[in-house]
Amino acid sequence: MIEFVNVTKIYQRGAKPALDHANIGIEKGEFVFLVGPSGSGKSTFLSLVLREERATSGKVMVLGRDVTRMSRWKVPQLRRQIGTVFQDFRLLEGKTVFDNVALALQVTGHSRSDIRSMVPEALSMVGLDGKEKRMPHELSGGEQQRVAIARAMVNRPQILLADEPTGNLDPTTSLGIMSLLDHINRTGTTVVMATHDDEIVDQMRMRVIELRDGSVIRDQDRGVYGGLR
Ligand SMILES: Nc1ncnc2c1ncn2[C@@H]1O[C@H](COP(=O)(O)OP(=O)(O)OP(=O)(O)O)[C@@H](O)[C@H]1O
Repeated sequence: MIEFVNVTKIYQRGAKPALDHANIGIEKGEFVFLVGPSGSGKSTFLSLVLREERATSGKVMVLGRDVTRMSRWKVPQLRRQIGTVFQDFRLLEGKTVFDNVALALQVTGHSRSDIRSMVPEALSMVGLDGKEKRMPHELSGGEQQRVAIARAMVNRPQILLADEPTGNLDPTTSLGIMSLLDHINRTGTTVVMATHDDEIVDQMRMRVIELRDGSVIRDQDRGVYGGLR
């Protein structure tokens, strides 16, 4: 599903690599935590999967294609198959919950009748039935993140990338978001989540890939945040 073969990313000539000959393979249906100190390369990994950045060397395979060689016009097609969720939710403040989710379907060319049925389905999946007409500022942080997850999932992507999705949430709310991501994973979506949230990682016991200075220093099944204990 995602395979990094000897991937190096150097942003500026002379700078030390953000990823340094990284080899990482993620199979369909896996749930993976990416951990490591600030600056270790987690966001860079996610940017390379999305082809927001291009690898300096090595091969980045996503859904069977080498995205380092992909022509620019094919990139939107790639991104349609990948949902993304961020720490800061990134909702459109002037639009209702319904419209925030609907927008993701409009850009992929869905009909109005599809949108009328698919948006409530996605909102129901994240536990937000009946909140269609709310504005983002009328929702709690946890609810806003649920809207962002509904938006990411409404096109039924094969991969969900989450960059610190619980970073702005309290521990209880974070757990709710995690059980939602776990549910999404169990229904077949491959989930990759970059996080600093040690409690969550320790609780979930999923695969943990640890980066340091752009290198993979640990890859552990049913792992914990801080390495072997
Ligand atoms: N757009 C960019 N231009 C130049 N350097 C960058 C850019 N993005 C990241 N870097 C550098 O690449 C390295 C890895 O950064 P990256 O954001 O991938 O780390 P991270 O593990 O996601 O950190 P954090 O946990 O703080 O989000 C850092 O040294 C960072 O300064």
